Amino acid sequence: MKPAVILYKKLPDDLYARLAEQCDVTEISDLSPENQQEHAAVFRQAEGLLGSGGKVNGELLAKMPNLRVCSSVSVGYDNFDVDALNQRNVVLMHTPTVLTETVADTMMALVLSTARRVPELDAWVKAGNWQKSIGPAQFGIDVHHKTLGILGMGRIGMALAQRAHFGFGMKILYNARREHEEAQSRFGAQRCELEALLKQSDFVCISLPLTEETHHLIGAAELELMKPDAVLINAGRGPVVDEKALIAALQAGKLHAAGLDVFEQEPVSADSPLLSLPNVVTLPHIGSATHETRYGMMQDAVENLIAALGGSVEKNCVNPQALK
Ligand SMILES: NC(=O)C1=CN([C@@H]2O[C@H](COP(=O)(O)OP(=O)(O)OC[C@H]3O[C@@H](n4cnc5c(N)ncnc54)[C@H](OP(=O)(O)O)[C@@H]3O)[C@@H](O)[C@H]2O)C=CC1
Ligand SMILES: O=CC(=O)O
Repeated sequence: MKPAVILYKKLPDDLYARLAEQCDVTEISDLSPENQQEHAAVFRQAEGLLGSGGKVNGELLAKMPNLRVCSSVSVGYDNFDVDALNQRNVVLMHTPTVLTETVADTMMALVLSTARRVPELDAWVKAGNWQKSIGPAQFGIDVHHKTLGILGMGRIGMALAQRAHFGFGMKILYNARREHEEAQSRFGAQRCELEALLKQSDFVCISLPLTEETHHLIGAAELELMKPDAVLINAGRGPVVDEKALIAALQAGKLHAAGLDVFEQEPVSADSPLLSLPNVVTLPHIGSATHETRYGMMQDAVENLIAALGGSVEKNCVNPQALK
C-alpha cells in the first residue's frame, strides 16, 4: 500500500504525477485549523506532509499520529518545532543548495538597488520629474570596492561573497559562530565580531536563519553602531531585525537605506512605515522566486519525501537522528 501523504502546496503536473505514483496524495490549500478539522481523518492517517509555510508544532503533530516525514519546500525551517519532531521520530527534509545562487542574486539586487536608488528613481522618472540633467539630489553611493559585511556565512552567504568579491571588488567581512576557511581562501574574507562588522561595513547583509539566538540580533544598539551612510539588507528572516528599531533609525536618517525581502509580519502590513520611506526597497519574500529555482525546490521536496518515506535521509535532512 502506498503511504498516505498530505500535500499543502500546488505542484506542477509532472511533479504531482511523480508524487502520486509513489504516495496516496490528499491535496489541501494550507495547514489552517479549518483544513485540519475538515480533513481530520486524513491528518490521522498521513505518514508524510509536503508543502511550505504554516506552523508544524506539537499541537499539529498530536493530530497526525502516523506522521513519519515532513518535507518543506524551503531551506529555512523556523516554522517547524524540531524538538517536537525529534520526540516523535519525525524526520524533516528541506531544500538547501538548489536555491542558493538565486537567493544570492536577490541579495545583490537589493545591494545595487538600495545604493543606486533604483526603484525610487524609476518612480521619479515615470512621474515625469526628469525635466533637466539630474543633480546631487538623485545621486546614490558606490557599491564597487566598498566593504560588505555578511551575517551568516553559510551557503547563501558564500554565494553572496563570491558575487561581491569577484564581481564588485568588495572587501568581505563576516560574522559566524565558526571560522569559514573557504571564505578566507577564496575571497580573503575576514571573520569579525558583530560589533566590528557593524562599525566597518558599508553594506550589512543578513543571510541568517531565525533561531532563539538570532531573534532581534539587530536592534537599536546594533543599528547605532553602523556607519551613517551604511545600508542594511535582510533576506534571512524578518524577526532577525527589530523592525521598530529599524524604522526609528531610518526615520532619524541614521542609515543610507535598507533592502528587505523579509519582514517581522508577512505579508507586511500596508500601513507599515517601511512602505512610505523612499530609501527602503521592499520585496515580497522573493529570495528564491524564479521559475527555475521554485521548480527545482518542489522537485527536491518531492524526491526528499519519497526518499525519506523509504528510509533514506542521506541528503537534505535537518534531523537524520530522528529516523527510528
Ligand atoms: N529570503 C528568502 O527567500 C530566503 C531566505 N532564506 C533564509 O536564509 C537562511 C540561510 O540559508 P543558508 O545559507 O542556506 O543556510 P546555512 O545553514 O548554509 O547558513 C546559515 C549560516 O548562519 C550561521 N549562523 C547560525 N546561527 C548563527 C548565529 N547565532 N550567529 C552567527 N551565525 C550564525 C550558520 O552557522 P555557523 O555560524 O556555524 O557558520 C551558517 O553559516 C535560511 O535559514 C532562511 O532563513 C533562505 C532562502 C530564501
Ligand atoms: O525563505 C525561503 C526559504 O527557502 O527558506
